Amino acid sequence: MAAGAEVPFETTAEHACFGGVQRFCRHTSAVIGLPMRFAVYQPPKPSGAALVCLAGLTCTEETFAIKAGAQRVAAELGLTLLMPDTSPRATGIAGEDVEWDFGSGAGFYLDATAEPWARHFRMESWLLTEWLPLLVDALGLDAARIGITGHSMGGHGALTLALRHPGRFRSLSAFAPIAAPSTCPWGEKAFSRYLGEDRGTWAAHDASALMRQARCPYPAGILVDQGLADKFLVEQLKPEALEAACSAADQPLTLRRHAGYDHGYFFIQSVVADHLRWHAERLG
Ligand SMILES: N[C@@H](CCC(=O)N[C@@H](CSC=O)C(=O)NCC(=O)O)C(=O)O
Repeated sequence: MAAGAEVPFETTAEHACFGGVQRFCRHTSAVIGLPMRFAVYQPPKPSGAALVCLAGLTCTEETFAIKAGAQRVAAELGLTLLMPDTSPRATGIAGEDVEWDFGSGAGFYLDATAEPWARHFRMESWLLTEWLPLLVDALGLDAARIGITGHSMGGHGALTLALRHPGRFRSLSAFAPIAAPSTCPWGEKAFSRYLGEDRGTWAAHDASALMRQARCPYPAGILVDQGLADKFLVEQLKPEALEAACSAADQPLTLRRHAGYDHGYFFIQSVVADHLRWHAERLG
């Protein structure tokens, strides 16, 4: 960002980091109808390529920025990191803060269609039609060189946004994603309330179902890492469903299973460099 340049968002904190700058920001979102927060890491020599990093349940825009340990390698690669909050906040909707796996911190990266969530819980439209264009413009990024990744609910977001918007993201990876949300408790709770009880509408937000309808959408491959000591693996994450769907879609998938690793950010720290290099190779 040029010194003194007008930007359509406010920086609330900034920190020098590996020769670049880690910012925490907010803007007033017309799509959400409320202020939205996000974090940006700008490397010392930006290549113009950027990676959207989506965090999971209970997380904020700070979580990936503070815990993933991604900045050192992002600085080396010239990769800008874009890290949004995981939901609207303080919407005034009754019950938004009651459950850790629904409502605040659990936006599921989709546009709710069911009331009372439909007005503000519009994460997909916010990310794609407002936030990303705003940052591409303000930071001078190359819109054709943007990748997406995410963890758990954020892995679901990365996979579904990439599959729902062909051509929007040039590279794709995920850490322990919720791979088949239509058939796991987290997804069933979120989809039944955000989208309604008609399960026919859910497949459009389910990575494995979307992949089964696709034909090799990422010829350069998709990278997924999964810890085998992850307490959510069997009931919530179901990587085998994505694996089967990729096989049916002739989609190259590098699914790495890691003995001993759990669901947390020590796991992400252990593999994050591989993801950044994966994206940088494909983003140029
Ligand atoms: N409170 C929960 C655990 C919540 C949790 O593990 N959240 C994960 C994402 S889970 C899927 O989206 C996370 O990333 N947490 C942040 C962190 O710093 O680890 C429980 O009681 O089990």
